[in-house]
Amino acid sequence: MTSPTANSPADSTDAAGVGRAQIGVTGLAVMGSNLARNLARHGHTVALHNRHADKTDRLIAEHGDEGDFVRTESIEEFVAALQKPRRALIMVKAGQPTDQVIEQLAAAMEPGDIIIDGGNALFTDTIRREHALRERGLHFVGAGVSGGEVGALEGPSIMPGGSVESYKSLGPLLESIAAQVDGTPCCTHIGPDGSGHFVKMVHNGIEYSDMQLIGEAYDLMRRVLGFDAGRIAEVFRDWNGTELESYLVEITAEVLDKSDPQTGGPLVDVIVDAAEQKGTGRWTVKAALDLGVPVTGIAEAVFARALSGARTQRAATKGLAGGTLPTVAEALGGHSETEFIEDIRRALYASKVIAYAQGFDEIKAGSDEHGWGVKPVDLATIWRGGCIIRARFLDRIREAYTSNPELPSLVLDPFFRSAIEEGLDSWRRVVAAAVRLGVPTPGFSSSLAYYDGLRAERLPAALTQGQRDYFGAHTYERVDAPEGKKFHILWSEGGAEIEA
Ligand SMILES: NC(=O)C1=CN([C@@H]2O[C@H](COP(=O)(O)OP(=O)(O)OC[C@H]3O[C@@H](n4cnc5c(N)ncnc54)[C@H](OP(=O)(O)O)[C@@H]3O)[C@@H](O)[C@H]2O)C=CC1
Ligand SMILES: O=C(CO)[C@H](O)[C@H](O)COP(=O)(O)O
Repeated sequence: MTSPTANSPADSTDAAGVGRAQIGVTGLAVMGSNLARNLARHGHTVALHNRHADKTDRLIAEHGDEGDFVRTESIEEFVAALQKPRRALIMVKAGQPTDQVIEQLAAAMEPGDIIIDGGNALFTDTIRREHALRERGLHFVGAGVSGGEVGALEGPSIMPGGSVESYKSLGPLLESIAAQVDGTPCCTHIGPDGSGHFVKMVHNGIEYSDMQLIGEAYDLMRRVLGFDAGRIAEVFRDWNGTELESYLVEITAEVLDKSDPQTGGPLVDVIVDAAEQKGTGRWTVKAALDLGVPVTGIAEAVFARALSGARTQRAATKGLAGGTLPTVAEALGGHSETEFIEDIRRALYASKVIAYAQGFDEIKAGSDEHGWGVKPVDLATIWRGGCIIRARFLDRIREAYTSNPELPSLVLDPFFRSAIEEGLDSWRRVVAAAVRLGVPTPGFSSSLAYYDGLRAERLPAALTQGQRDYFGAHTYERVDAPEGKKFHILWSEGGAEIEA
């Protein structure tokens, strides 16, 4: 079963009994095995461990010749195989399995050693784990890893949190295997404790939003223009040559072009339309609610997946009335098919800017709340390659935060401001046509409403405040009084205003 290059447990230490692996990976499913191979391909000696040794043996049998691997079976053997300070990367299922593995490693490790969790952990779990392990003299690094199976092997984007000291030891290793853009690694120290996983969580929230928007663009071409999957693939391929150039747009064309091996028709037409989710998008929205940050596009994307997955309810409600719908020609208001496609492209771009703007807002709020000091420009830099949301316009986001690290919103940067202004009429036409034709576009619509909310001179929140004061004496501020000064109307006692 093992290849000639496979190492036996006896090879795990040198003649003096000291571990010889620079890093170890435990959890050798798709992500862990590919990260281990990536590390080995970059000249690092990698100790391998998996709860069930079959995955370890398979990796060594199939890829043992790619570098220097040290095969281990027990956690103790795995830890003993590592050079000091020991660096052990956990790539197992998030949640309880991660806690179990951390505990096993910590019990076998010594002060100064480093445990890295590269899974999609909830950032509050990472904060808890970091604190607990610090008390035991160990470093704990929650590192977001993005890029999926291929990225893990060929160069992911890596978002490590944890102490500065741990990054000094770990950074060069991680930077060596990360994607590189213009000679810059897509990996940098994000900040203390849970910051790396927080940032990865929001990355996934943006990913959800972007995927939802792309889905809406596809649906409009399918339902309004009657295009088949192959023709829509062509449109996405064209768009990938514009400012929309991105990994997700690129793979969309490939998915739409794929034929079903069973029927020969488009694969997308035989996939059940119920999107699943593992939790990072939901966490992004929950955290945003706690922080009071309106990530409306991300929230709509999470809820759109939930609606699609409500299969029993959808089966019962399918076919409900849609009202009196106009013809497509009427809904497009005299615009041609080509013009409508360009409108969708512009609406997609503008909505995508909003998705990133909301994500960066949440990261700023999380960083401020926890005192992490996360720099937006760092994220724009390391998300340019390797990760799922990599996109050409991240260079522009990088420039925006380089010129103004305190930018109140991405939409205020001159480049993005004019990009949105140029697309506004198209954006409104697309949302209006979708509403009139009964095609749901929660991503496009909510992003536009968010933008209109941001730019509004005055919002109906004034009325909300009046209502709150009426029923609950919750007070309000006046436009003509200093900020923070509160007032209340004696609603049931004559209606006079008092200072609260
Ligand atoms: N798949 C992806 O595209 C991405 C995944 N991630 C994250 O990376 C991590 C790994 O993902 P992936 O490679 O997909 O693998 P999975 O999330 O499917 O996890 C499988 C691995 O976890 C191990 N495991 C499960 N339970 C335990 C336990 N109680 N004790 C020890 N080991 C356990 C399994 O061991 P065994 O073989 O013995 O069952 C196996 O090695 C996850 O946290 C995931 O969220 C991050 C980015 C992208
Ligand atoms: O982290 C990832 C990519 O960045 C994973 O692929 C993640 O599982 C995607 O999320 P979901 O399964 O909820 O769609």
